[in-house]
Amino acid sequence: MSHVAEEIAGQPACWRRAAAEARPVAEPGESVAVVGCGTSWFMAMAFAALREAAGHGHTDAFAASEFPAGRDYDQVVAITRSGTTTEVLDLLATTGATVLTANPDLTGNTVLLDYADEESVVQTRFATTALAYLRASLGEDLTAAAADAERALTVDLGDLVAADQVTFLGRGWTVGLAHEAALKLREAASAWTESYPAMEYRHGPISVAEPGRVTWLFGPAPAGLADDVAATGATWVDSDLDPMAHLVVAQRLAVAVARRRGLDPDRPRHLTRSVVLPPCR
Ligand SMILES: O=P(O)(O)OC[C@H]1O[C@](O)(CO)[C@@H](O)[C@@H]1O
Repeated sequence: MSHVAEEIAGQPACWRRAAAEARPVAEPGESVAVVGCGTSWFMAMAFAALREAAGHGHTDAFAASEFPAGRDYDQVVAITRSGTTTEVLDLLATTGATVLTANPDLTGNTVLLDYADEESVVQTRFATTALAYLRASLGEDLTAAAADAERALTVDLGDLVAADQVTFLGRGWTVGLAHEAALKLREAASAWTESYPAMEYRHGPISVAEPGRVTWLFGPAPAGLADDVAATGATWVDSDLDPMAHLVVAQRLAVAVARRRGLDPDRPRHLTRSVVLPPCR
């Protein structure tokens, strides 16, 4: 079994532990910026939308490289599995961020999720465990989500493995999950994927829908969208699983597509486990 497949299977246990250990990362009413790169940025997007929807206060997500200089927040929260990504470290040098990381050597205000660390370049378990921690930090009970993740490990992927192309959609916090699912298929399987807020789908992305392609929604469906997709001949995928568990299915699809294409999901093209950049001149 590949490292990434093992890590995918380890998610339910890690989510349960994260939920049991979670503490607030900010007080209700405080303004919060959540930052990360790649996968970690998409988890930041999901948490920002969840925190605002839960009424905990103004919460923005940024790719760490795009944090607006001079913008003041009561709290900055960074997500970084490696704790070595240059853009995140640059930001940590200028903000007193709380950092969710698997790196025990990172100093400062850290939430150490080393039990979710991974051998893989492609992130699965660490990312969702960080999000599980943050969801639980808002007071959410993740018992059902973890049970759904167990179910997600056994869902039959069927013909999805042979799809030509997948477009992932989400609404609110699941937009981040849609971007992450698309990234998994790109990273692990070098596959063409796209991702959008669901209501944007009719504003252009539907143009590529056709038989043999898939439109995959995380969370509740906007009225009529499944019918619009069906009319194109594309396959519609949604689920009653917790959306984070539905992401587990997409992770499994990425591994299965990689294998089908003769690729090793543990050796993604052109990627490194963490991006460490030379200093800017
Ligand atoms: O969470 P970290 O360690 O800062 O790293 C983010 C990196 O992880 C990855 O998932 C590695 O493929 C990329 O999205 C990104 O370069």
